[in-house]
Amino acid sequence: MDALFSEDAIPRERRELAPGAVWLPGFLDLAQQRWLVERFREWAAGPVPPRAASYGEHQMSVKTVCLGWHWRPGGYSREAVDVNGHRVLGVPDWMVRLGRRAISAAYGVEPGAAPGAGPSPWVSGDYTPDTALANFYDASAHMGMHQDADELAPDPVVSLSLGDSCLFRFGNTDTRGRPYQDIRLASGDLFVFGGPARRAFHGVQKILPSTAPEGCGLTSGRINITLRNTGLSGPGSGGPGVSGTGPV
Ligand SMILES: O=C(O)CCC(=O)C(=O)O
Ligand SMILES: [Fe+2]
Repeated sequence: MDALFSEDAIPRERRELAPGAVWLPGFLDLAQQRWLVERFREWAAGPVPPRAASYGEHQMSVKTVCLGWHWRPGGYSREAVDVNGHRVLGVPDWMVRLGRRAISAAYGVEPGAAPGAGPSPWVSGDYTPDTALANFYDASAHMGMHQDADELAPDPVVSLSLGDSCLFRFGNTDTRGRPYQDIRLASGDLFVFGGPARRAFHGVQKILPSTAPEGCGLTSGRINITLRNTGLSGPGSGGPGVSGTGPV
């Protein structure tokens, strides 16, 4: 009886939390989740190891590995200047395709839709993320309320979750406080925020240990991959105009 009414028994359907912010539970099947976890392990063994970024004295509890552009508090650069100075791996083509499929699924526009069907709302042209940030959360990690504001392009952020579930807080564009909504992002879930929701504050309140589904490739901890378009070109930038409120 308990199980009947547990959170897992509640149908997990597509939900629009705000215009432009869409949660699509179960977007990735177990095989896809496992495959992405394997890719994360390869990236982690790559030229730049995952690192917990620091804001002055404060060190984040998540460890991040970047593709395309390296993110550090306040900006992006091609080289991981706050880690080991190496250039980060590129964004693979499959990831751009996955991002496009995610946008279509979230916003309800079929890939290859007939001309005239119109582009996905909140995306100008084809979605082409040039960056992926992959975060690893252990059981005690979290991410404070923040805006993803270091990107110059207005394109949506595509977020994929793997492993343990988390309590994710999605707020408003004005303040870190209320109104906000708390949802449980599980392994395989997609969350997209673009358009009027692109600069909404959001954060990870806590990880829910021992909730990773068997076969997802991760027995404990959580991986979150966000795809973004920085809107940057050239060798990289981190100066004025590329700063923003980063995840504390
Ligand atoms: O882990 C998540 O679900 C969100 C991650 C996030 O907000 C970020 O990387 O900026
Ligand atoms: Fe974020």
